Amino acid sequence: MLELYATPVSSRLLLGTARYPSPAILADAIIVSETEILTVSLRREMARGQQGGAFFGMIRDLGRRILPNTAGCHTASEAVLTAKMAREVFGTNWVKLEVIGHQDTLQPDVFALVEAARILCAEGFEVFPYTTDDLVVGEKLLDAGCRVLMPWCAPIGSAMGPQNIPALRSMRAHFPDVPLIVDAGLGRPSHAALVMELGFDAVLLNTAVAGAGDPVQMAGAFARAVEAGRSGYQAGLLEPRDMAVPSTPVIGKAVFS
Ligand SMILES: CC(=O)[C@@H](O)[C@H](O)COP(=O)(O)O
Repeated sequence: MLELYATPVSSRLLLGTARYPSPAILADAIIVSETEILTVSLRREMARGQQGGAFFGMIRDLGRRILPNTAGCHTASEAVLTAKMAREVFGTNWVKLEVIGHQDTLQPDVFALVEAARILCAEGFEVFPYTTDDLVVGEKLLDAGCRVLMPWCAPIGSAMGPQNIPALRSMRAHFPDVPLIVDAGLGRPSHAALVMELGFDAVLLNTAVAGAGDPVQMAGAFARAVEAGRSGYQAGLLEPRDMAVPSTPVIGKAVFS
């Protein structure tokens, strides 16, 4: 079973909670997805005043584990402060650390990310860093004390799906024992199945479900795709070949003349 900071997790689908058409649809999508972990943006919800409080209450009532995130932070110090506030509000040491470095691509600022991760790990946080698919940055995050990595596969909200499969393969090969969760940019259930087939441990997504025509149905579709991809990976996938291999053996076949 997957363990994230010593917490056993059955569902390998983590869901974001933003941009759903309504709280009721979000709740139904969460139930159908069978996700056990929800990420919540402290900054976004706090900015909504009383409505934000009601939202946190609803999320709590669903009985899932909360992974607060630092969405909207652009510096290490903002992210550290937001993580500390989230720890107070949600009573958890878990934090999905996002430090955005580029306004158009929402690409992480990996320098500030490592800096913030170092500070938060030293203060007892269990950090889930949203990072690029860069091996060196991954190493630095592990050195900082992270025990999980969350590489992107495409920019947040883009729905483009995996843009650099060789880089994702390298990450999996280079960090065989580190839980790796693909976070951001997944647009379709088939994208989720693909990264799970590469051996990733889980996926985190938001936009593809929240923005779907029917978010509840899409949540179920992603749940099944994640399971199918994982199961395929475990079953041992064939490597593609250049040449044909007859699927019907010739030797020993009955001869009709
Ligand atoms: C909700 C959240 O944490 C997002 O920032 C996350 O990275 C998911 O990205 P998508 O919306 O592209 O699935």
